Amino acid sequence: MANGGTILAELLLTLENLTCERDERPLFSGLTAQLHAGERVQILGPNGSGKTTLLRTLAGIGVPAQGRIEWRGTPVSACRWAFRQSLLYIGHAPGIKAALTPLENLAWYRALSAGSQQGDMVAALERVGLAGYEDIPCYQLSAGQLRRVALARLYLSRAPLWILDEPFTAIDQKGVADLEQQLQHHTREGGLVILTSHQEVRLPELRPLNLLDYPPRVEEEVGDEY
Ligand SMILES: Nc1ncnc2c1ncn2[C@@H]1O[C@H](COP(=O)(O)OP(=O)(O)OP(=O)(O)O)[C@@H](O)[C@H]1O
Repeated sequence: MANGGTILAELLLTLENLTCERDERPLFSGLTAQLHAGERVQILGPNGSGKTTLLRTLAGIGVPAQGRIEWRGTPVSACRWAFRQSLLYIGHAPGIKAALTPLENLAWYRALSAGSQQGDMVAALERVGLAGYEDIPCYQLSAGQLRRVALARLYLSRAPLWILDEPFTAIDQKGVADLEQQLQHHTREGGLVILTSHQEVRLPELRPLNLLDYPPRVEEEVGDEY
């Protein structure tokens, strides 16, 4: 494990001098980090500091204004397919189709990530406490249950890299404990978890990555002369 210090874990994700911006306004600059198999990483920073923007960028939904992202030593731009197959991204919104049932939503996920996992969808729904809700349209579920449908992917996925934006939102205490256990299991098996959470995360050896340590570089402006 990288955190243990003795055994060198495989380097999975390299962030090299990243700058991310929204509407041409830099949020953070010069973010450099090496993330290894077995690590649990929490992105920290106040509201609006760019945590979601960073996760979306890492997931390939956005592009950095500057810098480089490498997957297993290769720029992601040069191994996009392999990278996509290695990634499970669960964003802020649960990404669930309301008209479909939980089982149908999971079937979509399985079809879209062909080859990246096999497993029992019914069992996955049971693991997230949705036994008996498999065939009910998702528009009839509560916010926490909807979130659980999204999280059921964690029990199907074989992707090593999990990027999770606020996975604990709307989840009750038992659900949070189950989720923490699943994240630990994944990293013990050599996975890498990168997450954000405004709630306390009770995971051992959780590595903080604070965006406040990478303040945006402000370009010097040339003032108008009068
Ligand atoms: N769709 C958007 N269009 C333009 N700017 C946006 C958009 N979404 C977010 N921003 C801006 O980008 C900045 C970073 O937003 P982001 O969601 O990445 O922050 P965050 O650290 O995840 O915040 P929070 O803790 O509130 O979830 C914010 O200041 C916000 O104003």
